[in-house]
Formats: sequence, structure tokens, C-alpha cells
Amino acid sequence: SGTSRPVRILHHVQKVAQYGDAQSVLSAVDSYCSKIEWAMNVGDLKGQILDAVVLETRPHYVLELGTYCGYSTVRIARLLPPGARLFSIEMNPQYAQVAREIIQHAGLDVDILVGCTSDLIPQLKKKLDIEKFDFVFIDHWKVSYLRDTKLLECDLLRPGSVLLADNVTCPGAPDYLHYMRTSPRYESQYFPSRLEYLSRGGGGALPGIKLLLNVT
Ligand SMILES: O=C(NCCO)c1cc(-c2ccc(F)cc2)cc(O)c1O
Ligand SMILES: [Mg+2]
Repeated sequence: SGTSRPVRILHHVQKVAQYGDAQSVLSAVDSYCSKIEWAMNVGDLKGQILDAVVLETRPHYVLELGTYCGYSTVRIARLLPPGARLFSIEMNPQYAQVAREIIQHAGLDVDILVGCTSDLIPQLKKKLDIEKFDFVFIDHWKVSYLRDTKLLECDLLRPGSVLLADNVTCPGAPDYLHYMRTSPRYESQYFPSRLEYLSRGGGGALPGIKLLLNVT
């Protein structure tokens, strides 16, 4: 197929979702990825956990690590009050471009920064006129979760800042999970869930990966 999976998702959103309606964009992505082809969006099941944490935190400054197609970016931005700022870092330029168009279709305003988190995080304070992040959603390369959290601790978090990380058990970020569970700096809470787009009938399959999932 000539197009990439993210571009196919974008085309589906542009075809079926109402312009300016964030919920219809989320529903379009979820129906495409549960019926046609799996993709690594956080999905609706884990997305409900993300929603609850955002609503409870009521953050003004938000950072997302790992934009992909912008699904979780839309999920977060749709719940923020006017004036709040959401920055999302994506290292894959093709993903970032798809995300910009999906976020635009939802009628939302987000700053997508293209580059590697380890390069960009140390520059954020200087680049953006912000003090600290109130909420961080971590969903990029699982091997980078812990390294980037320590970069954030340098001077971008404050007492009460909330970090929420996807995939800490599947595919897994064991060093991050251990650090969060043992560091005196954090109170950690684990939300058992299921991998996105799996609890369904026939339809699309995982990208050629036979998964033995121990579903908790
Ligand atoms: O790599 C991931 N994200 C960073 C992208 O730059 C990612 C992977 C998976 C996944 C993949 C393949 C499988 F078999 C199971 C899970 C799921 C996710 O939610 C993810 O966020
Ligand atoms: Mg994920």
C-alpha cells in the first residue's frame, strides 16, 4: 500500500468526522483501529483513564511525549480550559504532520514540537515561556521513559505535578515502573487495563505480531 497507516487513519478521520468536533474525531480513529487496522493510539478504554486524570488535575501547562497520530493529544486538549497550553513532542516528522491535521480537524490548538525528547526537553524552559508542567502524558519510546522523566525533574516539574504513562506493562517500561514505585519523590498508582483495540470481535489484526497477552 502506498500510504502509511497514520495517513490512512487521517484520511478516514477527514472522511467521516465532523470538522471542529473532537469527539467525532476520537470516535473515527477508534472505529477505524478496532475494525480495519490496529494502531498504537492509547484507545478509548485507556483513554477514559486519561480523561479522568486530566479532569481531576485541571492542568494549565501540559506536555505529551509521543504524539503519533494525535489521538491522545485531542483527548487531552478537548478537556483543557481556554488559556491552557498543550505541547506535544514527536520525533517522526510524518507522524507529526498527520497529527497536526487530525488535531486541526478536531478544531483544537496544540504546539507539536518535532525532534528527540532528550534534545528538546532541556530546551523547553528557554524556548517556551513556561515555568513548570502541571501534567505530563508519557507515551513515546518505552526505553526513554525513565531517562526523560529524569530530564523533566531537572526543572520542569513542581510538587503536585502529575505524570501519567501508557504501556508500563505492555509493551513495558520496567525501569520507569520500578523507579516510580520506589522513589520517595512520587506517589504511584497503577491502573490495570488492556492493550488498545484488542477487546473486540473479528476485524483488523495486530501488525503481524502474535501476542500472548496475560490480560489482568
Ligand atoms: O511504541 C509505542 N509507542 C511509541 C511510538 O513512538 C507503542 C507500542 C505499542 C505496541 C506495539 C506492538 C504491540 F504488539 C503491542 C503494543 C502500544 C502502544 O500504546 C505504544 O505507545
Ligand atoms: Mg501507548
